[in-house]
This record gives sequence, C-alpha cells and structure tokens, in this order.
Amino acid sequence: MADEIEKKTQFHEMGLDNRLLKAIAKLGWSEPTPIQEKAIPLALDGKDILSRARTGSGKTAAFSVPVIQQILRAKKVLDSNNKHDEQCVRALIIVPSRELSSQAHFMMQQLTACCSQQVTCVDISTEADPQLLKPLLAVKPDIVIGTPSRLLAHIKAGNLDISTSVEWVVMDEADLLFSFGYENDLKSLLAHFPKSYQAFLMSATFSEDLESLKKLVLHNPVTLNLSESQLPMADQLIQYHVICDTEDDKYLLLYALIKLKLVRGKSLIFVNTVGRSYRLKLFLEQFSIFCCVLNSELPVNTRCHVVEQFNQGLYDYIIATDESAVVSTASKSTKSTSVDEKKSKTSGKIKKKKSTKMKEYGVSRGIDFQNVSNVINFDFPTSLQSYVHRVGRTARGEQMGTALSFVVDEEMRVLKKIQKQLSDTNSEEEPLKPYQFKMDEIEGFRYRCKDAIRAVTKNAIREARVKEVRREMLNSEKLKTYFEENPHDLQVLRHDSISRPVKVKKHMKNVPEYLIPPTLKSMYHRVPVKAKRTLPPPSHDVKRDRKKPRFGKPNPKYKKQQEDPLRSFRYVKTKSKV
Ligand SMILES: Nc1ncnc2c1ncn2[C@@H]1O[C@H](COP(=O)(O)OP(=O)(O)OP(=O)(O)O)[C@@H](O)[C@H]1O
Repeated sequence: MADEIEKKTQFHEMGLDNRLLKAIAKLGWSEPTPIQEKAIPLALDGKDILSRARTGSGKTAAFSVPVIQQILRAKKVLDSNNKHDEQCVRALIIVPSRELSSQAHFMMQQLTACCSQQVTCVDISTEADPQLLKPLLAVKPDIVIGTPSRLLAHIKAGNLDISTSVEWVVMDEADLLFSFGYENDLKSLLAHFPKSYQAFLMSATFSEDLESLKKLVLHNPVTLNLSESQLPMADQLIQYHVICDTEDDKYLLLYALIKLKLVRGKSLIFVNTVGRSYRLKLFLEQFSIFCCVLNSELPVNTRCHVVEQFNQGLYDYIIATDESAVVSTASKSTKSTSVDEKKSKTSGKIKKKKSTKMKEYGVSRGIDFQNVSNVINFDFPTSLQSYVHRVGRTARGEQMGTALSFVVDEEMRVLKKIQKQLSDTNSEEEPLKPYQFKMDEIEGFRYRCKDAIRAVTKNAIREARVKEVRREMLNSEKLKTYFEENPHDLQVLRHDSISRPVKVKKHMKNVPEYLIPPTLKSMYHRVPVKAKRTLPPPSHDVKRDRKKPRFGKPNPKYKKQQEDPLRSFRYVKTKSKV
C-alpha cells in the first residue's frame, strides 16, 4: 500500500546547485510545495510554463529556483570556457506592482544568499527616476525585476537592453498585469524581447487576461493547473463566519474579541472602503489597540513601509481596504443595466474613474504578509475572488491560519454564494463554519463601544486622512531639501502630526474584571498580559506558537492549536441563518 503512494520529489533530487540547496535549507523549507515540485523540474527541462496554484502556495520560489539554477549552470559553462567577462541581463521578472517587485527581489536575495557573487539581482521599481538606477543597470545584473512601465522606461532611457541576452522571462501575478492597466506597456515591452526565450506565467487564478498573455508570451507551454482547492485545507486554515445583527455589533465584536484575547497574533482586518478603514482605526485606537491602514490612497512608498513594519512586528493589526471587489461589482452592474450603460456612455468621467480604480486593484493582493495568524473580514467581500485573495494572506507556506468573517444581513446573500462556491461536494459541512459567540455575554462592553463609535466623527476621519498625508510629507525624500532650508515648516508639520483626531482613552485600555464573561475568565487569565508596547514589540511568531503541518499532511502532534482560542472554539453543527 505504502509503495502505491507517490513519492514526493525533494529539492535535493532536482539536480540543484549546492549553493541553492543551502539557501533553501537556510529558509527552513524541508520540502517543495506541490507547485514547486511540479514546476521546477519542467522549468529546468526548458519548458514554457503557465501555472495556476492557490495563493500562498510558494509560486515565487517555483520560478526563482529554476531561474537561479539555470544562471548558475550557464555561468559554470562560461567559466569552463574562460569567458568570465560575459556579464549580461539573463532574466526578467515582470510584476504588476512595486510591492510585489520588492517582494520578489527579497526572495531572490534569500535564494542567492550563498551565491550572491555569482548571481546578481536588481529591483528597478524602487526609484521613479530612471537615471538614479542607471549605475546599477550599467553592471548588467543577471536578474532584473520590475513593473512593465519601469522596465520600458529604462529600455527607452538606454539603461537596459534585453534584446539579445535575456533567456528567461517570468510574469508573476500575471492575471493582474492586464487589469492594472499594463496592457500597452506589455505589448511595447514584447517588441524588445529576443527572438527566443523561456517564459513562465504564474497566477493564482485563470482569467481571460491570462489567456491573452499566454498567446503573446508563451511558446507551446505546459499548463500546470493544480487541482487543489483555492484555499488551504481545513487542517491548515480554519474559516468561520459570525452573524452580526447590526453594524455596531461588528465594532463591538471586534473590540471584545481583541480585548478578551480571543483574537491573538498578527491580524489583517479587511474593510470595503477607505473611509471605513480610518473609522475602524480611530475606533480601535481609543482602546489603545494600535493599527495601521493600508489602502490605495496611500502612496506606494507608504504602502511598502506599512507592509515592512508589519512584517518586522511593529504592528499586530493592519486594516486593509480591498476596494477591488466593490469596483469589479460596480463594473459588472454597469454592464448589466441599460440605465447605467447609458450613464457610462454619456459620462466619460465614470469610465475614467473606473479604470484608475482598476489600476489600484487590491493593495494586498499577492503580498506576502509574514506570520499572519488571522484574517478578519470586518466587511464581507463581495466576490469569491476577493474572499480567496483576502483569506490567502494567512496560512501561507506551511503556516496555520484562521479566517473570521463578520456578516450583517445585507451581506448574507454573498456569504451564501461563497459558501456554495467553496463547498466540498463530498462533505455536508459548510466551509465557513458558524462561529458560536454569545453576544449577550459582551453586552457590558456595549456602553464603551457606543461611546467610542460616537467619537469617530466625519471630521475626525477627515483629519486622520490628512494626518497620513502629513506623515508622508515628513517621510518624503523629495521634500528633504525643502525642509532643510525651511526648518520652521518642518517643525509645524511635526507638531501637527502629533495630535490625534480622536483621543486615546487610557481608562479604556484594560478590561475591568466585571466585564469579562464568566465563561471566558479562565482563558483570559491564562494568556499572559503583553509586555508594555515599545518599538519594536515582541512580534507574535506563528511558527513559534503553532506546530505546522507539512504540505498536504497534517501534523498529528499538533497540540498548540487547542491553546488558540479562535482555532479551538467549538462550532455547533446547527444551520446558521444563511
Ligand atoms: N517549500 C516551501 N516550504 C515552506 N514554505 C515555503 C516554501 N516555499 C515558499 N514558502 C513560503 O510560503 C509563503 C508564500 O509564498 P509565495 O509568496 O511565493 O506564495 P504565492 O503562491 O506567490 O502567493 P500569492 O499568489 O498570494 O502571491 C512565503 O512566506 C514563502 O517563504
């Protein structure tokens, strides 16, 4: 029987260079993920690949490993022929956003840690001015990573020539390249490609855009469409939904879950609009629950900074806005109603607005937030795609994760739809299990909660948004010289940014004993009170806290799960309101 079980190909059986194997070992990866196991050998065999694998399944390394391996191999051949001086750009990694560019660069750096002298890599999305990166490109790094527009800008500026030397082209998050509005840039870029090259298209979803790209870029490709589910299995990712009677109940529940330490570890909280992200941030801050916001309004520098700080453990909570879902629904309904159609035909403005929004599609999409224990859908997403991408920010790689969705009456229809779309035909269980929580047990919190909701006025939200802009100005490289010459302006700006739109209420930081529900008392006191927040705080490491299962194989020794209140919560198999 055991012989029948197909043996998994390990990294060391793929013919990889020792330096690469050493780097993989350093990352603590004991075995390849399914997409890596399939894609790496095919790529090393010279095949073009179109690959779809679920979010968080290790696609970045699935193309990075073979690219590095082939560069090492090519260099070995050159060395043996004494052609040491033939340095050139050999691989292009094309990504749809600057965040993803620096992420792919970071992964490349980690994988080339033991051969960084031999394989060089540059991320050209860091600087807007092509001239600033000219010296870095002049030495012809082996791998160049960037967005289509930045690559094109450097080609046009004469800093980069890809017409003869490039042997490997990768398009990561390929389906987004078109929806981010890069179609024309991509087509122009293609005109600079050499006649023959090996190409990989990586994506978490198959779409029409991907089909178009496939025709443009790939030659006779192998299609890898991993038939795994869109999200990790229930032993790695546990999904709950909780029905809230009113909008205020969402605030009450989140506040109580965090304060009662039922939500532990780093969490991403998703809302549907930018305004709501500031509203929630200001609400939570009154209870000394500090978090940062991530939305498409923020400049890309700030967004990268937020992700960096979160990954370093400076914050435990990010409130992310995922307008993509709202926008795509809006565009669909525009198509389906004749009245709206007329409107969009007559009003060029509407169309324009839509396309800029599409460019901003999902600021969190594809981002590898590190060690996220929980994804909380404060607002329920409006499509399956959006749900999958949000929830895919947790339980990444081999880690465990929990997704908890708050649902009010108006969101019930979408919940029902997503339950159906995600359900396993062999099981009667709903994928998003009902999270049993007795709201009346936290009634005592309601008075404080109402008070805090009231304090978040429209003015306070506007001030919070302005504050972000001020902060951006303070961090701006471009304004540095101006502030050096005008120190008074800098002082005023600094002073302004200290004030808070809504006051932190110190007495609301702690939960008095009488508010703790009797059923939760023992659990509440078992969890050690966090050390006073100083920067950097002790980051909550999921790896440390939770024994992880290997890919596809749950770890039987996994015990700590029972200690995490969210994961160990028992759900009752009664039908929810859905
Ligand atoms: N073989 C492996 N073993 C364990 N962890 C891995 C392995 N390969 C990658 N990882 C980790 O898994 C996480 C997710 O990887 P990656 O960002 O490449 O996923 P992805 O498939 O590109 O996701 P998305 O579609 O959301 O961008 C990363 O933190 C990475 O370090």
